[in-house]
Amino acid sequence: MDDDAEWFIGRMGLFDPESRDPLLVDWRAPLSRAFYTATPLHPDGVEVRSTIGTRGWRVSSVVGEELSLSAAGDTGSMGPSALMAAVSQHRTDRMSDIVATIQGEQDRIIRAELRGTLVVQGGPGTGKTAVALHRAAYVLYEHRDRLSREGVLIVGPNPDFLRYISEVLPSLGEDSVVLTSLHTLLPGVVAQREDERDVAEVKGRLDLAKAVENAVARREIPVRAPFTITLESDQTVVLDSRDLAGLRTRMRRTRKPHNESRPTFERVFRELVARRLLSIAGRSVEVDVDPDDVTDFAEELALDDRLADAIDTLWPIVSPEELISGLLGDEKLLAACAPMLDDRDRVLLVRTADTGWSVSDVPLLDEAAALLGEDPRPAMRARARERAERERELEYAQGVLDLYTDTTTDDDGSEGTGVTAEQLAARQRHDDRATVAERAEGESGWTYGHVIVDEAQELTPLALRALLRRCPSRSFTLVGDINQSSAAHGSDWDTLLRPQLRSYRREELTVNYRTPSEIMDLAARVLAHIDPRQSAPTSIRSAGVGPEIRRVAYDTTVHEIRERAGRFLDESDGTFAIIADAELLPRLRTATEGFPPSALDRVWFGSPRDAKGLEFDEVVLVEPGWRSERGVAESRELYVALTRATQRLTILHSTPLPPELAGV
Ligand SMILES: Nc1ncnc2c1ncn2[C@@H]1O[C@H](COP(=O)(O)OP(=O)(O)OP(=O)(O)O)[C@@H](O)[C@H]1O
Repeated sequence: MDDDAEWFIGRMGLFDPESRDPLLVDWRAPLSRAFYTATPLHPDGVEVRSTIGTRGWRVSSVVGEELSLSAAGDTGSMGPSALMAAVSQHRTDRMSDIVATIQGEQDRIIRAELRGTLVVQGGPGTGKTAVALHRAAYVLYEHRDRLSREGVLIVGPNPDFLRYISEVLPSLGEDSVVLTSLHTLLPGVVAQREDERDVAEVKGRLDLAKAVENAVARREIPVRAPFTITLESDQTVVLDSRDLAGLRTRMRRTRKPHNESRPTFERVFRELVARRLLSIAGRSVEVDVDPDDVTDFAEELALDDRLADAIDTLWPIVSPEELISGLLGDEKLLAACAPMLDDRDRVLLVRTADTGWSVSDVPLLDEAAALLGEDPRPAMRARARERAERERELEYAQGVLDLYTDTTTDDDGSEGTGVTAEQLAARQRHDDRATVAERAEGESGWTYGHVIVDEAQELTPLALRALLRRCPSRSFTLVGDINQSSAAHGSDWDTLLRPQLRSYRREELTVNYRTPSEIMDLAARVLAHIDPRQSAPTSIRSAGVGPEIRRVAYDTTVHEIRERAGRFLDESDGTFAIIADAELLPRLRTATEGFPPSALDRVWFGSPRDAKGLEFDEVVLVEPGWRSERGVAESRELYVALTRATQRLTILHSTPLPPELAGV
């Protein structure tokens, strides 16, 4: 620094145990900030900035940069060589951290204020995912007390992507983060498939929340007066419309989710029946009935199976899965619950066979789960189990104390050890406690201190609603690229977010650290098709070779891929991907049959949609014009596919190229 101080910055802070002087400053500490933001024009007190590379315990490189002497223009970014070395490295199947080379525009986002919603728009390869993950680590550092209790949720587009980013936060020493995708957002449900685009669009509409609410309402006292209950004793009670209306009003007042108000319903209903029977049994008017008699009789009625059947009819325990299967499996019910949809949309929603849950079913199930709440009966049983467990722990702790103290007389067992059996038992429980991530994942209705969403352009309104439920404080970081959206229509952040988020801050990332400029030039043509007003991010480097576009016979594609993949895997230790329409993948996968498992670990097959967020050193894109019906969504997916490569891109096609690439 210009005051002669010298600081070492790393992934975590280390102190001299005796003097307490800092040996290594955490990259997130305020002191470290100048390392990332200093430029020759604004050195911020920094005289020399060096990046020290290590391999194991050996220093492998030192790249220095003298800021105060450098007269080069203000690029707003740091030492080009350390950065260039980082971005030119071979990729593995896991993303790594960028602590050594965070750039100025990224640093600003990572350290942005926690409160409110921040939207980060950035083209392919601009570091949105990297920034989102480092932001998670940063907010945990800055707000450790609160966030280590409440947890941070990161939502990615699919399980493959979660695997790809899974090592970044542990490498930064953070484990109070829950990583999930919509597929597994709701405990107990795993979505295994994607719906067609038009189906997903309808399922994602905000209106559907109302349809789910209507479906729940139709399960509550779904009978008409007169409703007759015959008990095991053959006595009958007839409820008229006033009785039913009274029950409905009483239940509305509980303001609890449907399932959670079941015990209240049981009590209120049994009391009503008890009162009625006591009145019939000779007492003239209902109001004269002794309340104690009613309570006692209602308790007896709890043993009556026929009454229990009536309760199941009037207030059934319903699971989210049952509710949504029922709703989507019954055209008539759907028409009654979703009058806001037209016939064409409703037809798209109806499921004729049990095909398993799709990703776009999850927000519907989540909506149902929020309205239904937990089935209280297992919870009641669990509480009873817990009480019994506590008693056992206490007994055990008392036993331990007795052994240690050698005294058996003291009531609280405190003599000799200074601790009571309760304290010892509690301490044991405390040691067994789950991490915040484990607790948050297991507990439905958990709300997080901060939520980060990657590929946020893919959120449907209903999916956004499900996430907002998980963070009522609306402390969100949403990162994404509108131009990579799979939605069928054109979209922008305002259309996507404003209906549910009245205000948000917006930041932009503009430099592409992944894709070489030659490939990006090609991708920019596609972007011009998507939206001529947009400009592609600027690539930070060139590969020296442009993308290769080859027309091949359909029958030879498998052979061609086998050759290229084989050569690449021999010559490089990087990653290789084959991207093609999902329909073509089974045939293409045969290209790597017989490759050794260690090589196969570095090969990936998938559709453009699956490739979202991922990157590979070499990419072969097969038959980009396979689907002749093309809309803006296909163009955006082509844009995604073209921007996955860090080194080389080859396009193989037997069908004509899509119009976006015509003439190249
Ligand atoms: N400051 C940086 N230093 C070194 N590498 C970086 C930096 N920023 C980003 N990268 C690298 O650039 C690549 C692209 O980053 P990332 O995947 O975060 O981009 P993205 O904006 O999420 O892309 P996409 O929209 O295509 O998913 C990654 O390999 C990442 O590690």
